[in-house]
Amino acid sequence: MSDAIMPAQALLVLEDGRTFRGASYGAQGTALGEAVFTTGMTGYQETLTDPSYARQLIVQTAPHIGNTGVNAADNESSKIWAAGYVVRDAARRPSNWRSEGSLDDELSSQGVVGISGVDTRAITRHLRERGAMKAGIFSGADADRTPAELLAEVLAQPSMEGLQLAEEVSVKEAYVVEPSAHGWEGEPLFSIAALDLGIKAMTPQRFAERGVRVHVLPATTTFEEAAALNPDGVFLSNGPGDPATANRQVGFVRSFLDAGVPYFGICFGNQILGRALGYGTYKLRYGHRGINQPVMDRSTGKVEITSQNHGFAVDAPLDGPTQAPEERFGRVEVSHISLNDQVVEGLSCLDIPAFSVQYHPEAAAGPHDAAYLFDRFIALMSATKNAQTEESK
Ligand SMILES: NC(=O)CC[C@H](N)C(=O)O
Repeated sequence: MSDAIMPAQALLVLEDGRTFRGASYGAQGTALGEAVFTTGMTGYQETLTDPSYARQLIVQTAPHIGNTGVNAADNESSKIWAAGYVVRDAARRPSNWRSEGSLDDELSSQGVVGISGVDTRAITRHLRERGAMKAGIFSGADADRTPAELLAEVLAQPSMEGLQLAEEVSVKEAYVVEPSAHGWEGEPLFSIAALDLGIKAMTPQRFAERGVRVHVLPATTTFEEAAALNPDGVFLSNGPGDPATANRQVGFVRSFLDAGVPYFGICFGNQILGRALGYGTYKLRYGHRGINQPVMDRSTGKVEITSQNHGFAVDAPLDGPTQAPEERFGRVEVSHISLNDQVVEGLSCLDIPAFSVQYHPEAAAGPHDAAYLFDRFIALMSATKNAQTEESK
């Protein structure tokens, strides 16, 4: 090969000094973030554009990435949020009828630094044993610096624990997703206030398809501003960063729970409900990321295969129901658990209309086993509305 077509070299440097050498993929330069692995065999575009991956370097365990290219329809937000990308074998040529370009070009044009040709199995085993950790990808001229310099740069970044990122990735202006834009005929059944902490495009769409009008609101919206919309329900989305930092949103949720407005949360929204009820959250060693994560719905005993992307979890008692530490909210049950490691995957309140899950029922990408949760929220809004109508008679 001539020099002209030899890809530039790239290095992945982990915080414990382990280094992997590969080729530059996407943009050249430096990418810093927390190295995490995802086991999804499909959906790399949805993964890269999921805002929950902000400040993370994604390691794909699927060995061949980029083979179906990229297209406008599969974006889950306005851009790639992942800080960097680590793949084994990058497709040299995309081949799919929906493809509008190559992933390599997309990463380059968005300035996302990646590395290919590395042993992603070895990296994954390392992260599984040692835990998600600070890391850096260095390519082109940036890879020529001394190993000590590169490691120092990796170590100088803040760790994911204690990072507040949701307000950074959230929309600045509110917008509305109308049911009529997603095939719903007739008047909307309900309207909800959805706090965007890093929301994926498919989430409001799943509501809208079911006749729910969604007011997507910036993460800093106050209770008073959202309550002025007179919503039938309140929803908190997925999002990046440490839930222990989301004090503003915890206060927002508590006010809505006090007002008796039905609540549903996904992922970050589950952690925030947990905190609003008085539970703590903690960091998992390497998290759950992928689209084949088994979860049991304890109310039915059914197992769902779910889409997940979380590094933190709620610390709530598995034997339940138990009284919420914030006693005014009554009894709480851990409604769903991970069948891989018994981590809390869902919360359900028995005395107030609120529930949430740690995984992704919007499933983009992923299996649709958990779509019933959107219907469960609609049923909860219906029941709450009927009870209020009865009361006012
Ligand atoms: N997808 C999410 O909402 C992730 C929530 C949180 N940032 C975590 O890593 O656990």
